[in-house]
Amino acid sequence: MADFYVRTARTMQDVLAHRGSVKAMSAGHGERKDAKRIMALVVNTLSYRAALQHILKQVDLVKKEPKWFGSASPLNRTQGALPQPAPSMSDCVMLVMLHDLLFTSRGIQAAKAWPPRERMEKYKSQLHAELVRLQIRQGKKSVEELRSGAAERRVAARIPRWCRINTLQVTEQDALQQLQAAGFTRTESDTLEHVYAFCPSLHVAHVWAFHPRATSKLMSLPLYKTGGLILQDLASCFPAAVLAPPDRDYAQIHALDATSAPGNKTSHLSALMRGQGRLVALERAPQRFKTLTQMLDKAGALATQHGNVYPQNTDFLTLDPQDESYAAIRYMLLDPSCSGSGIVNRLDYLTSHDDEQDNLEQVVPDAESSSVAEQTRLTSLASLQQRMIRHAMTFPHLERFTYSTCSIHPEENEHVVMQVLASEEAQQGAWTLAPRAEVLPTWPERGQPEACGGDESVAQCLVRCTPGGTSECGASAVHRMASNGFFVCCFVRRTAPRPAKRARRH
Ligand SMILES: C[S@@+](CC[C@H](N)C(=O)[O-])C[C@H]1O[C@@H](n2cnc3c(N)ncnc32)[C@H](O)[C@@H]1O
Repeated sequence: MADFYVRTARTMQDVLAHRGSVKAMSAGHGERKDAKRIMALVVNTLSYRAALQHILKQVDLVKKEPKWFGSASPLNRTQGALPQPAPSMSDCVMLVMLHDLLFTSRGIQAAKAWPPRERMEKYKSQLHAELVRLQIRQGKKSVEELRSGAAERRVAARIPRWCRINTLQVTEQDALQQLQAAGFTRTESDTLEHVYAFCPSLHVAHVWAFHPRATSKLMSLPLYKTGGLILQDLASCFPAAVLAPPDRDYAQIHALDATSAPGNKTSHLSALMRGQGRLVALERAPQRFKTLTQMLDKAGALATQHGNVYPQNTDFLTLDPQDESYAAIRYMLLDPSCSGSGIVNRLDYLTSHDDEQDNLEQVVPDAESSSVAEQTRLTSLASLQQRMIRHAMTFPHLERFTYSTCSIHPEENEHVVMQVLASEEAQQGAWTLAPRAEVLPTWPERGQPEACGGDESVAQCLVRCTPGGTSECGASAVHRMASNGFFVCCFVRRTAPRPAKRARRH
């Protein structure tokens, strides 16, 4: 059992060092049967992290027990070089043990003689006293209220369980019949009165809002298991819907998803292209590429199935836009890595088995990150995001591309757009923003004018989603419009593009 705490601590350390999601890191450090337990303890520890760290600081175990909890602890011997400010192994072991000591009835589940357990339990009453002191000071009715994210959970409760009918696999009519046969009822009313009620989105075709508590019921349906129903947040359906209007002939269109895994936007775009033309889906991370191909396979989106998708484990920034394999690309989805700050109730997402959980690459609660570290991270993400957009702008036959993030920060959204519009690539390629009329015109929430240098006309071209919806959504229809936080815009050329040369198939 001591080994369990060490593996859990290592998983948490990897997550805090942004090496991967909780799910992926738990699988990496535990046997299949253990991975779930590791994941649960990491998630719970992270959600109490601010309180646990405060308590450890007050009792100062590092100073009192330097042999096991100080920097020279044997627990730290096996750790490799970690990007700062990742905590040490001994810090992580303390956190996961303290979680079990203070927040579970069973306490620490390791052999009594294991020195770290013995050393920590020696201070049990002091640690408890600090917990109670913190609870009183923060005016909480119970220690459980020290869990971070209570406000987030309230916002999450407003967001429906959005699903997209995957028209590569099933018609909307068939999906409707299967859902009705399973007891679901379609409503046009403004509220989802019961757990089996659902209604269509007001803004994107084939996307339906289900009751937030319907997820497990939906996931037990053959319609879901065979890829006919995809769990996908409403806002995440915006980019493909904006990029590929349904009235086009896609047979001759070459498209690229530059940053694809886990692939929901890719399969959505493939469906909107009716499986015609050619859609190359890039993903640079090998593990995520594996997930991408599995998801595309389940959705029937691969070119070898009903779709048109050719996945490639390639870094978008290494593509040569002049290479004739890519020169014919006319449409592009660009949904690069971002802070994920718009994703609501992230810890709940981590423990659920949901199609979207892999959407999150960096899923560390921000309880302890200093504003300086956060700002540094945003600056570096924004610089990468700009680089990706400027690279996209150099593809010679590209006509339009969407840029999207699941971030609420202007640094990754409006600011990035303003910077790239002023870039050399934008000038040379005559890139501008598609007008509101082409970018979900009826969606009420637009870009923030103050983040666009006060330019209201630019802000109108941009779409934003506030996590859980805003009052602009209309109080009565909030359940039909609320989503995670999101940002999307579409770049188009000011002048007509040159006709595409015939490209070699690859
Ligand atoms: C936000 S996620 C994309 C989510 C995806 N569009 C979806 O809806 O399912 C960003 C993905 O882009 C990948 N990525 C980041 N930079 C990349 C690059 N230069 N080339 C290819 N993939 C990249 C990341 O590994 C990650 O899987």
